[in-house]
Amino acid sequence: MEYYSIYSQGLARVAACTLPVHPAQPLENARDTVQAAAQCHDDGVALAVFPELSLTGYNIDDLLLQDVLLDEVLEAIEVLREASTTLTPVIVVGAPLRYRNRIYNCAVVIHKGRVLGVAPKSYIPNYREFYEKRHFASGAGTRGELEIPGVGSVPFGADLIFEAADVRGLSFHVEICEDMWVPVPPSAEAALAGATMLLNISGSPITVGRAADREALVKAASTRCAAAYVYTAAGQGESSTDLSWDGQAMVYELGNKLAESERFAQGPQLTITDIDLDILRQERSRQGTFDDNALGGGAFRTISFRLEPPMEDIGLRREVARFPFVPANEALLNQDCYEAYNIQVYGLTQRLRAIGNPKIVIGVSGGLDSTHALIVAARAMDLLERPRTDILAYTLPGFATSDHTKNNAYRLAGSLGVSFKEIDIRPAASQMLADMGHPFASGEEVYDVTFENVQAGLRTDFLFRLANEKSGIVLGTGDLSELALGWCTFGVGDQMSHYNVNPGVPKTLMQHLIRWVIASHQFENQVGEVLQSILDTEISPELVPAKDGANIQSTQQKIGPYELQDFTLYYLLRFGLRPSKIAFYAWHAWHDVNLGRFPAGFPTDERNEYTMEEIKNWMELFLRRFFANQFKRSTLPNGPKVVAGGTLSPRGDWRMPSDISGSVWLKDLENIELG
Ligand SMILES: Nc1ncnc2c1ncn2[C@@H]1O[C@H](COP(=O)(O)OP(=O)(O)OC[C@H]2O[C@@H]([n+]3cccc(C(=O)O)c3)[C@H](O)[C@@H]2O)[C@@H](O)[C@H]1O
Ligand SMILES: Nc1ncnc2c1ncn2[C@@H]1O[C@H](COP(=O)(O)OP(=O)(O)OP(=O)(O)O)[C@@H](O)[C@H]1O
Ligand SMILES: NC(=O)CC[C@H](N)C(=O)O
Repeated sequence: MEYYSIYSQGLARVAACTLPVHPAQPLENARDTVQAAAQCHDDGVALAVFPELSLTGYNIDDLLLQDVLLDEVLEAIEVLREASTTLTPVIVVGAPLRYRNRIYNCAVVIHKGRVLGVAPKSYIPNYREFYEKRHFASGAGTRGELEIPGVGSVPFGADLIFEAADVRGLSFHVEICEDMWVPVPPSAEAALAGATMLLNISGSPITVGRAADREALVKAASTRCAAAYVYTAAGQGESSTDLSWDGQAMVYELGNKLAESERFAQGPQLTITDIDLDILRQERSRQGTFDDNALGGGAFRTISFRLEPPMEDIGLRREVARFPFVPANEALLNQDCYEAYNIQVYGLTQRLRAIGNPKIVIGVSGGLDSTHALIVAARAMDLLERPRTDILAYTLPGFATSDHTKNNAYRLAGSLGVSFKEIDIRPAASQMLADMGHPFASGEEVYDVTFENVQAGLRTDFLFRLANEKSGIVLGTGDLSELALGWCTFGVGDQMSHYNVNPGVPKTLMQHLIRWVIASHQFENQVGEVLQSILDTEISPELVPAKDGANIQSTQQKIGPYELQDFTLYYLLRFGLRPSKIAFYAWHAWHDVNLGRFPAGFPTDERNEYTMEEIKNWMELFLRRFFANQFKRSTLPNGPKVVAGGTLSPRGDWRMPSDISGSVWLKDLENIELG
């Protein structure tokens, strides 16, 4: 098995094809279809899907009932069947076929010399521009066998699910155009019966606004059915007697658009993308209501085939976001930031109101997290129509606090108009270290974890006792990424607070939230200027003093780049993917700085790339810390869930024993090929 093959990694490639059609010329259409299928074969495609009535054209009216045409359709199917013997993709084409007394509007499924089955359309539109009942019978409820000359008897019905025996999770159902426009489409029942890929071959004429309607249906179907939905509609060549055609094709997975065609295009359009079958399986296994809905559902026949896909590296045809928590699309990012910020502000206002409007006590370091918590608090006070002076902000410099961050804290508090005080924690820390007999007290440069935690602990101690004295609550600042990595001091430390606004915010989103707060003018202009200066400062815990001339203690040098750690966190929490697969995605997202997109406005000099070796090493550190630090999460203070990727609250999205071994996850890292 080749590690870099999409098929080893639980993905499958689909092609939604629209070809210029030759109306009423089945053999011509078959020839073009074979050519397109051969191209799909070269591209490593598993499913090549063509529009409704693609062998005849959709818009040929009463010619659909002509014997000579229906006979040539059978010849065209034979051409496809023969050609398919040497091709990998399953070929799905549209054709009118005789069955008993009537003609049916069918999807013919062909693979490696077999006609695997024929799925007739269930819902036959006969309204406005559609006159299909004049020609076609409905296939709803049919569970039969269809005799195809030269082929024999093949399963015929809307009850067919096609399943690859050699590709886990690859099973599909085909429905035909109008089938998806009804309240309960056949594909919904097929999904409940196990189909992960729902194909729709369509002959949908274009009118103004219809493309958006189709897309809404496809997106909704893929979300509701926890499936991939592959849609392809007729285009160029269809008769324009009374209608026009745009050849829209699109692929959605779980509500996310993976690919779409150019509409009104000239020439063949092959919309190719890779569907993640693991993600679909994972989603269905954790959302139990999906299966609950299957009670009493229809019975389906399963048709098994062996795909034998290419197992070498054929690239990856889907965009993998570098920052799964930060959309590259500016409008989406703005929307996410608006929601995230308001989720946090809501969380805090509700808690304050519910417990009699205490003051807020917060330690402000000048770093990103406490800055953001402070501007959430300030907004909450504004909404509650309380003075911002009810926020009691403290700067608590220790042995390594830089003037720059301290200044930022001063300026921020000043511009926001919150109450502000400095308490030097060094005397208390020195006393504690001396009482403990720590070597630092006798002048040795021993900057161990005790030295760090004495400072973090004393800050917490001060804040909690100040909260007692001032009738306040301590506002927590730790973020989701730090919780994942256990990058906080337990109990008597920054892990603890009375309420935390940040535990649902990943570090990679934090800076964008602050940028959004500046750009959307949540506060006065001078607040924006200080916020910008804070954004420009490197992330550091500032617990260990830097030697002269040396760089300050860098968090990311110790626990890895947050951009990689957040990537792993997202796929682990949201989809439960195995580490070696997350690394496969991480490599595609991060190995070349020039590929793919960065979020809008992402500074050019901060754009990084990583080798597979770096990805693997940082992932190992992530996993070690992730499992070892569950105890810090299982006693987490209250705070709101923010991103869909999950939270780490033991009362919410993440439950795990605090004494568990992550050895199985670490062992899986051995499956990574460094390339
Ligand atoms: N499963 C488990 N159940 C119960 N207790 C467990 C445990 N695993 C370890 N422990 C105990 O927990 C203690 C270790 O935890 P803890 O005291 O927190 O200490 P620890 O995790 O070793 O250190 C905290 C780290 O976080 C960093 N930090 C702190 C504060 C802020 C920031 C920041 O940049 O934001 C970073 C700091 O630089 C340091 O490296 C040990 O006493 C250990 O025995
Ligand atoms: N010098 C300081 N003055 C006041 N509070 C501090 C100071 N240093 C740390 N804290 C408090 O402890 C929390 C964790 O500190 P630390 O700076 O180590 O982590 P951080 O997650 O990088 O947070 P931030 O981004 O706010 O600095 C801070 O958010 C802040 O509330
Ligand atoms: N061919 C069809 O079934 C088309 C009907 C469908 N409502 C559409 O406009 O897309």
